[in-house]
Amino acid sequence: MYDLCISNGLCFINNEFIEANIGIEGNRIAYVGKEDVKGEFEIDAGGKLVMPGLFNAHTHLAMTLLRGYVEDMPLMDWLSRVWQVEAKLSEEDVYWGSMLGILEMIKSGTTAFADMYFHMDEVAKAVGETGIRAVLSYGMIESGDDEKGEKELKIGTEFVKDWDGAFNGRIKAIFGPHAPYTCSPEFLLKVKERAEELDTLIHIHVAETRQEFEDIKKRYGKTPVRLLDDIGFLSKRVIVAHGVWVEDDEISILKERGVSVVHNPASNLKLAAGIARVTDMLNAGVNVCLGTDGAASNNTYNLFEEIKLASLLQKVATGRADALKASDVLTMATRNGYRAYGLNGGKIEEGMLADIIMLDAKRCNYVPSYNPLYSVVYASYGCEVTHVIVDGELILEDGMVLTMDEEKVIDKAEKLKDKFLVA
Ligand SMILES: CSC[C@H]1O[C@@H](n2cnc3c(O)ncnc32)[C@H](O)[C@@H]1O
Ligand SMILES: [Zn+2]
Repeated sequence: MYDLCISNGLCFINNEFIEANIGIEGNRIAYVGKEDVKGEFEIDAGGKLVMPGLFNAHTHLAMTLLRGYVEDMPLMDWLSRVWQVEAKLSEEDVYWGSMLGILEMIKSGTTAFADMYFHMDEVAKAVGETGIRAVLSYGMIESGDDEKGEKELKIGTEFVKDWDGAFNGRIKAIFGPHAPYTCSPEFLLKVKERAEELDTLIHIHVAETRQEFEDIKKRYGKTPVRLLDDIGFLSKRVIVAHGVWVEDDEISILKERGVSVVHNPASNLKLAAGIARVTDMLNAGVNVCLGTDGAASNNTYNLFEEIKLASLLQKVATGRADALKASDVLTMATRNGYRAYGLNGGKIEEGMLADIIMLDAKRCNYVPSYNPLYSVVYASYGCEVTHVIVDGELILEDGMVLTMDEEKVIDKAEKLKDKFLVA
């Protein structure tokens, strides 16, 4: 008798959807196979697709409140406007903005996300209440100012100490220095040292735009990835968001050092940052995962949109229709995200974390289905998701979030907008 079982579904196992039953014990998958399973709680997945939950590997969750606030600008102009308004965000704003982001993610099949922001205690609180899994970091900006750097590192360190492992391990707390253009090499080395002491990871924006690539070259005489490698910053502890502007030998460096890269296709297109060399990085053996970036540059947290975009972009960038195939992009959105952040999940397999989603196979946009894999990758809106299980707990049932008051969250977030409207 399992704690929870899922029967009669078409399960995504070894890159195909096949009939199988799943037994869950505690927060782990305990059985996958053809035998009948019995559970304290049973879900009949007849007519449903069952797959690992999606991992959104780069977010700034509370930026839901700034969705649509600054539009149609390149990164640096966009950031300077965003930073003005972020200075007004209170702890309460970040809490409700995060709740809204989590609501959107759960409903569109995301079981885990990696966030970098501020007022992170509020994000952690929201994660605890809603049942989702998260890798959280306080976003540190030091700007070459030693005193500021000390303060930022203290906040970042306290955050890691306070929250790492919280809620049965659903929260992993790591470091989040913002970028090589907002943090000096000296500061980044202090962060690296601290991450080693606490045996944790580092999430950082790198090589997002051509302007960053050129500016760093001008400032340090080398490109962003080379700079970080030359100072000894890169290792398997590092997760790079974007990595759009990387040269051939830099891809080899990322592979050799064991760095993971988060591809954020919609944000990169919207801010006109460019198209990341995903095919080249995957071919070189780099662990590439998928993210949305913040809701102010995307403008949603629907990872299914990124899945399709990522695949289509590689086809056009390489001129090959077989580039970034359906099964490969789905692995990026699931297993690779969990792997990047050192979590044993993202696969329907015994021993893996029980982070599982179910989709309605009978939605009009999935019919007819010659192979559900192609429906999921190329025909999803995100609203096909009916059930979400995180850490062995059901948090979305028949499209209803069980852990949140949906109406209240939407109402609160809509009201908070007034604060940011300029008179
Ligand atoms: C210091 S907390 C994180 C910080 O990052 C900002 N941000 C959001 N999107 C991007 C992006 O695409 N590149 C760089 N920085 C970004 C966010 O507004 C926060 O200030
Ligand atoms: Zn970002």
